[in-house]
Amino acid sequence: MWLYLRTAPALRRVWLRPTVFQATRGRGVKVYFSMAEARPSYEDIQKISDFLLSKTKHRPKIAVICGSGLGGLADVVEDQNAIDYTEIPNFPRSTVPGHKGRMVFGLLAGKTVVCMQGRFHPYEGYPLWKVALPVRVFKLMGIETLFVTNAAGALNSSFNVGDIMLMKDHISMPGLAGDNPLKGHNEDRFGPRFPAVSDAYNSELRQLARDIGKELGFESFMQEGVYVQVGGPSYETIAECKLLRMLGGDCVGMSTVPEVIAARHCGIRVFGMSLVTNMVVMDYDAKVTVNHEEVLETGKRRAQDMQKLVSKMIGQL
Ligand SMILES: O=P(O)(O)O[C@@H]1C[C@H](O)[C@@H](CO)O1
Ligand SMILES: Nc1nc2[nH]cnc2c(=O)[nH]1
Repeated sequence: MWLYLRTAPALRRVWLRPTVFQATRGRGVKVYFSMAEARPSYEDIQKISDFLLSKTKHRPKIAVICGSGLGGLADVVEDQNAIDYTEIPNFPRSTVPGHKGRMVFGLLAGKTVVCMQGRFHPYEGYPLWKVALPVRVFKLMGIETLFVTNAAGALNSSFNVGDIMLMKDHISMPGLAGDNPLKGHNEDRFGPRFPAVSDAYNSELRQLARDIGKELGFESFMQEGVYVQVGGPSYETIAECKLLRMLGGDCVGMSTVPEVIAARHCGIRVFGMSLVTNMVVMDYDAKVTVNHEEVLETGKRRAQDMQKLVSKMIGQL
């Protein structure tokens, strides 16, 4: 059921969800409603895109979303215009250490790009559609190719800390449990109700990454595999890690997939890459546990190599 609320300055459409049906003796049925946050319309997203373009002369066709500790790439963008997320109307805020919370426009390897120095995660309390909102903003800004990076734990025991995994596929645990950034009303101007994601990670871009990785001498630490998205913010139990490995996951993290699904829905091609910041704990006798400081530290150590790989790829697009 839709409820229309007059709020300054606009008429807001709020989706009311019937949550509890309770039969009351002799007096019919009582229905209770809870309110879900209104999603921005196509026009609202257009306004965010117009706002951003009004702040820069750059007109990028390539966007990069930087993962935890991997935002250094945005710092090397030349002739840059940086816009803090707090300045962007109706845009979420970054709350995680290692995510600066800026949209950086400029030149990387001679190509015009926009970099998100900081992304949004479901565990920050954002619904998946909001986590993926920047991708729709990108679409309306004219973005055709999206690079996504993340920090992840290795489930595959043949991987090492510091390895770079090219994403060839994903398993979305929230998706399998019924949550998806495309859940709810479908906006046909972005894409179809039932988009395919079996080809989510562009094979030509992956080949380009392999070729450039070889040129740069990165072969010994470049892997290819399947990223599993979990909800977080707690890291996995040992039993969960064993399960995710059995399901076919090579790395596990708490992000990226919502952005990828939204990008594929609206026809943006995607290249994804995970930096292995830690091995997950699979052994009950292990004395180590995963922590975010270790994640950021590994990010720092391998950041330069990831930056080189992404810049060279962008230079060749
Ligand atoms: O934004 P990403 O996926 O790179 O961040 C990872 C997942 C969690 O946000 C955090 C855990 O350490 O790092
Ligand atoms: N879920 C999850 N996210 C991570 N991000 C970096 N390392 C990890 C990890 O081990 N598990």
